Amino acid sequence: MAGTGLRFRQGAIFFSGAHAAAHPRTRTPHHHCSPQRTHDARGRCRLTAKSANGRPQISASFRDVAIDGAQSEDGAPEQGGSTVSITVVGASGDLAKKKIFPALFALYYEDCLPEHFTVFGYARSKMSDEELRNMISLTLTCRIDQRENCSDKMEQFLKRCFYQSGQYNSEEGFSELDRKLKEKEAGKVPNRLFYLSIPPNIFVDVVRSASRTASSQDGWTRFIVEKPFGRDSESSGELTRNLKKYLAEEQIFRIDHYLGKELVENLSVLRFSNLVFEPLWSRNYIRNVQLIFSEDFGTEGRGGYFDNYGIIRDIMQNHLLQILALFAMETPVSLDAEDIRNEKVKVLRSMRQLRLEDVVVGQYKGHSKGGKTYPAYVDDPTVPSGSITPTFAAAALFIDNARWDGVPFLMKAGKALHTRRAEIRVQFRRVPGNLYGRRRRSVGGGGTTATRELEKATNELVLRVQPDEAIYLKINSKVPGLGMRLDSSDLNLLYSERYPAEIPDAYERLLLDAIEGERRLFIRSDELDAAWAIFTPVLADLEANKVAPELYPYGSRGPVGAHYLAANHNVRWGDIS
Ligand SMILES: NC(=O)C1=CN([C@@H]2O[C@H](COP(=O)(O)OP(=O)(O)OC[C@H]3O[C@@H](n4cnc5c(N)ncnc54)[C@H](OP(=O)(O)O)[C@@H]3O)[C@@H](O)[C@H]2O)C=CC1
Ligand SMILES: O=C1O[C@H](COP(=O)(O)O)[C@@H](O)[C@H](O)[C@H]1O
Repeated sequence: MAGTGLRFRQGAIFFSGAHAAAHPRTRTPHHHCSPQRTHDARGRCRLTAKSANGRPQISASFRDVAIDGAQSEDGAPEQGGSTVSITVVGASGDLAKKKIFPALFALYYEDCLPEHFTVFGYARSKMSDEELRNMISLTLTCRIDQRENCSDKMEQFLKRCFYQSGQYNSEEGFSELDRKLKEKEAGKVPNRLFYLSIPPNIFVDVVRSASRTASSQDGWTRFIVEKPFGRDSESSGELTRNLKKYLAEEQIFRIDHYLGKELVENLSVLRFSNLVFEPLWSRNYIRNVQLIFSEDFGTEGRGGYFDNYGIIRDIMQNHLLQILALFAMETPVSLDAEDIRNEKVKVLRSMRQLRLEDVVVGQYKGHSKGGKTYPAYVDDPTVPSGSITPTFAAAALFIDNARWDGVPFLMKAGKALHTRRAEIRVQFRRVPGNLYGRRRRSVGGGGTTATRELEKATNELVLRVQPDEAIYLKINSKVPGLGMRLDSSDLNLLYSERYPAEIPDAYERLLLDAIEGERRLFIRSDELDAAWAIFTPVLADLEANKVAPELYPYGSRGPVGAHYLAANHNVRWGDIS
């Protein structure tokens, strides 16, 4: 679309919140327009402005946005219009290399980034722009499809990437970054996004220095903050208070990358746009809900971080709880971020604090199989010897509200298990007065045939978040033939068959949302407080009582304790059968 002469006049769509972000202590007024992205028939990114009630108002493609100025190949913009600079703080690190730069390139490749943008890396390591580009280029891929112009696109993208070395608590370092950013932004309204891809103990240092010396004066300034957001209610509250010394809540984008996953996005669509599901979505029809996360590798390389947190903080308190909140919330007033987040907070605040007796913890131990040896968690040189940090946990949670009273929400998360998987399983109640659960005369009149299997006349809905995204519903049907045998079969929506296009990585969606100012998939501070309130007491009890984790072999299905926990609540894990 570049060069068509189309002009984008509706700055409020692309830059919603712009005016507030320049002044940390001022609050953004309520926006009646918030952006919503769609793709047009040619697959280009499009923004659709929503009214407060969520109805689409205006739409414009990203390439239509801000084509009121040109940018030279090396990213130096000509006068007029606006520009976005994305600074990846901690650019030399694992997440930046593995996820953030590749996601930015994928967005560029798909024409989803604004016409005028610049990417900066910031870290302590000494690197030239060229060295940063070389480092990034190793992890860029033409993920979507192998178009002929992929290497050209990579080259063009890399020309827009620059590097500034500096300390994280150094105002000089960020002033120097500010100077370089201004060079690239010259004459345009500057909008700045900082991605804090650094260990949490330096979040506040960076926010203090960067907000003081490298905030945009006329456009917006936003900070994406990576997890962990504290270790418990107290430390999380302290982090929030410290961040808010320098930033308004509207500038803080707390990322939980599970919210950017396709299937998690689809959860609300499934519920709220299909008449067949929402009426069943309550204690009246649902027996239990299971949220399952497993990885078939250990903490390799991240043991130092992990040991201080453990699996409950690493996966349950954030990723699985966020999914639970989306699953269980009431219908929001609209699709606006605040309406959705209000409903999530309500359901989180209705949850019971988790109790020690409703938790099982485990830790993987070394294991040899097929001539291969797998290490124990404590074999990781960055893990203190004798550590009792859980690498596995199962928990039973409850929502004390009218919709979910008495329904167990079971969570299970573990590293070094037999498979990599994330899924939501919804087990429905048994069919009342089930005709097929009775003993019947067999065909031919030769006495009765046990048809106890038919007692299983129950349904299960599975949303497989990864791998092989799918939504399937287990239903009972008759095995064809003269007899009467039931079979449990799947009505299966397998994404790879139905939607051949590759699914974008979660970080792509979330980065684009942050650029657009769309907060729906980011975590608000009151949500965070409510999430920590559920887990903090049990985490304190586990630590105070030095609860020893049940050991399970690397590559196994985890500790048997998880089955006893489920059985205590009359549940069988759906991923086992
Ligand atoms: N890696 C992952 O898969 C995931 C990471 N996260 C979160 O993202 C953030 C970044 O993670 P990741 O990239 O793995 O982190 P890294 O440990 O790779 O750290 C990122 C960069 O920060 C600097 N750094 C590291 N340790 C310190 C320190 N003690 N003091 C000051 N600077 C330091 C280093 O840059 P330099 O020395 O050049 O300054 C390093 O390259 C973390 O908050 C993490 O919890 C979240 C989900 C997944
Ligand atoms: O946040 C985290 O997530 C990853 C798993 O993410 P996925 O998208 O690959 O499923 C996990 O490995 C890591 O421990 C945790 O910090």
